[in-house]
Amino acid sequence: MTVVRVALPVPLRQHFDYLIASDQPCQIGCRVLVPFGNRQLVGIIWQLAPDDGFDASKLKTVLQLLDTTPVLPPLLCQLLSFAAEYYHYPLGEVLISALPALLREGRNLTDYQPKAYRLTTAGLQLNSTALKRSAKQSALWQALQSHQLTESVLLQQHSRATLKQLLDKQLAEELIVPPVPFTPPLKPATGLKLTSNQALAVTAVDQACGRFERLLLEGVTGSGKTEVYLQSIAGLLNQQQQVLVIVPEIGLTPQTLARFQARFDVPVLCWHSALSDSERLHCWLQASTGAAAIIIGTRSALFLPFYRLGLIIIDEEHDQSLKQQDGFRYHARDLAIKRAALQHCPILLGSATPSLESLHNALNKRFIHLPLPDRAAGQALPVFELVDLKQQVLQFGLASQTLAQIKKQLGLGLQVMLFLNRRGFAPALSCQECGWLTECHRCSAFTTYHKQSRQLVCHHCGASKAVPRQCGNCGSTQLKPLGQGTEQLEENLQQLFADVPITRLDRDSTRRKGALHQALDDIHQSGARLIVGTQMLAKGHHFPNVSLVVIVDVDGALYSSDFRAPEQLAQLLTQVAGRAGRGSSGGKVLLQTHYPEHVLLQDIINNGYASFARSALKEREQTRLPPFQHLALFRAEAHQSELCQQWLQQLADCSRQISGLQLLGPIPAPLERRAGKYRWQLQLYSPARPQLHTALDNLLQQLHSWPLSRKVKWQLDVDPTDLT
Ligand SMILES: Nc1ncnc2c1ncn2[C@@H]1O[C@H](COP(=O)(O)OP(=O)(O)OP(=O)(O)O)[C@@H](O)[C@H]1O
Ligand SMILES: [Zn+2]
Repeated sequence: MTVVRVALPVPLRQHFDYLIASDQPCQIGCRVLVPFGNRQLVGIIWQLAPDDGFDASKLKTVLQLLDTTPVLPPLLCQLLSFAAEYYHYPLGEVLISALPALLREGRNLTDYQPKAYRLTTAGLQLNSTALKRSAKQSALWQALQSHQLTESVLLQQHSRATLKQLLDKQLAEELIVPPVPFTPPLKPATGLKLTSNQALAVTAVDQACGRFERLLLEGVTGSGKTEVYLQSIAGLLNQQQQVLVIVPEIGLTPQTLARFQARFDVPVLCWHSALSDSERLHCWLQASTGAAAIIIGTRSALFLPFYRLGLIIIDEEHDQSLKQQDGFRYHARDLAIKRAALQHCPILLGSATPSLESLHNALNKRFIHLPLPDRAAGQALPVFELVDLKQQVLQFGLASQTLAQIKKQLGLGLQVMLFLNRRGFAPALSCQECGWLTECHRCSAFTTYHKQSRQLVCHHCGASKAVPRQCGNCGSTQLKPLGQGTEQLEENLQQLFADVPITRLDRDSTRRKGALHQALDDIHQSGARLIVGTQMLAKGHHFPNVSLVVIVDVDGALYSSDFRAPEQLAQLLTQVAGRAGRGSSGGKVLLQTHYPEHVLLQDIINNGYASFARSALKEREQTRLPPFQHLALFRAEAHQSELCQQWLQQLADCSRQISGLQLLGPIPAPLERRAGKYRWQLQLYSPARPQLHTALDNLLQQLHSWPLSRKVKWQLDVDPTDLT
């Protein structure tokens, strides 16, 4: 017997030792099934024959070694162990979360590997009349005479039942098909003639191939960033190198997939949460064997075990969805940069509205900066126009000049997009007699009225209930929607423009499988003339017939306490606006607001995002906010507010003992109560990363022994992007 040290998916910051027979072919990164308490868990072998700290007589024995080759190859083990340290999250949970569900459950990998079938010696020697009573078996036997058939080819002509009969009679046998990396495209891909800035960018990526380099493509909306991605990839595919493209939304994978598939004659695969478990495992296998040339996926694609990864592209690198917001709270962009470093390959970050972090790195030359200041086909950038809502009579939240402009564009046969970042019918129902508002009883928030489903839904905790008939305070039946969401805007537009087809694009309207695809089709085929939607509309879509974008209401977002709010609003406005005028017809953006003089709005419309971002960086420098200091956030949640405060206060007292830390808090979170629990936070700032990490290690060690730590639910978020 020998000892292996195993990382297990449990919330403990330690590993566990087990015995295993000495002749078992264990390697680091292989899965094992082990007894743990009264359960059985799948874990990852993390160390072979450790020579410290165990008492062999007390150890339990591994129940099963699940792999003979590591499911987590050494490079991924390195990446994940870095991630566990950086985000201060238990290694076992990090390792297991990087695997597809079927592997996490302990399934046998070989069951999912592609199979082929051939005749056994008995099958080859069989007399041709032996199977004459079964025409189907005879046909399959004939088909296997000359050569083996892969499972997929075989099942095109023959049934699984027939195959099983030949296998049962031992006339045929199964073998696992040895993996073959994809073959380089036979015909060269023809791309567009690049603009000079695009050509410079492609050359820079080409030159970076084969070594670690970080490049930021700062290209205005419609500047042809995707064309740069496509042309940067061509050379790598010829060298049989794989490419990973990370996109922020599942919604963007189909269109990106289509563009890549149309360009290259190689296997391009998708990776996202809407795939079934076996589809995900298939993609994982294709990445690991080198059979997939390009994988387009959402953030967790970062953990796929590529066979020969040559380039990572992060599209919309500023997007908030790249950060995981629960459990293991990693940032896919930052970990992808680490992966590229381990992999010795370049990473290309692209955005029209780069994050201040990436822009800072580009301006101080840590990243290669590749600007694309103009739209690719020479179209002008959309022109912003502020619509002052003060002292205006609004019709359904729209000013008369807004309505006139919508009519004009529709008259010209063009499409109009209306952006409102609030789904549902109305943000609340209100009593006309006493002013009572529908509130979530578990959160400090109102409940959104959804008219179609006749429900009041809390968008924070997900709780929903039927719409009440009466006011909860005075009993009046006069309940009216307060404010407007996308569902209502759609209904109102239908009244105003009776014959004009409308498509709504938000999380509610696209929940049904295939609905998003249908909506995008409607827009692209120009079936839909008015498009209503939330921020889903803002991301990466190319709708050439949209000539006018109306931003219905931004006022709620203008005054927020979160220091990232201005950056996020500027990104959102620029991205939404960027959907206008991408075809030949020019574009305009109407921004409705009660605060037309607001500094942020003025800056965005007069100077654009690039200028806004540079001055926002200066402000962050003066106020010593990220990226000029590093931030870690402790959150505490409990049914009693005082427990959170006390626990964070204890943490703050310990933090004060550590030099070089600046504290903000404990303070109640902006959303003070969610799902019945009070929420508090403590922000820790430090000018140097190593110092911050040492401090966090120190604090984590101490807090585990505090009795209060068991009474609150706490989390640590390193480089938080969401302070709500
Ligand atoms: N060199 C070029 N010459 C002509 N047209 C081009 C060129 N490069 C790109 N285009 C076209 O410009 C349009 C916009 O390109 P693309 O969608 O790649 O922009 P983008 O920068 O990714 O935009 P966004 O950030 O807004 O999503 C596309 O129709 C694309 O085919
Ligand atoms: Zn709630």
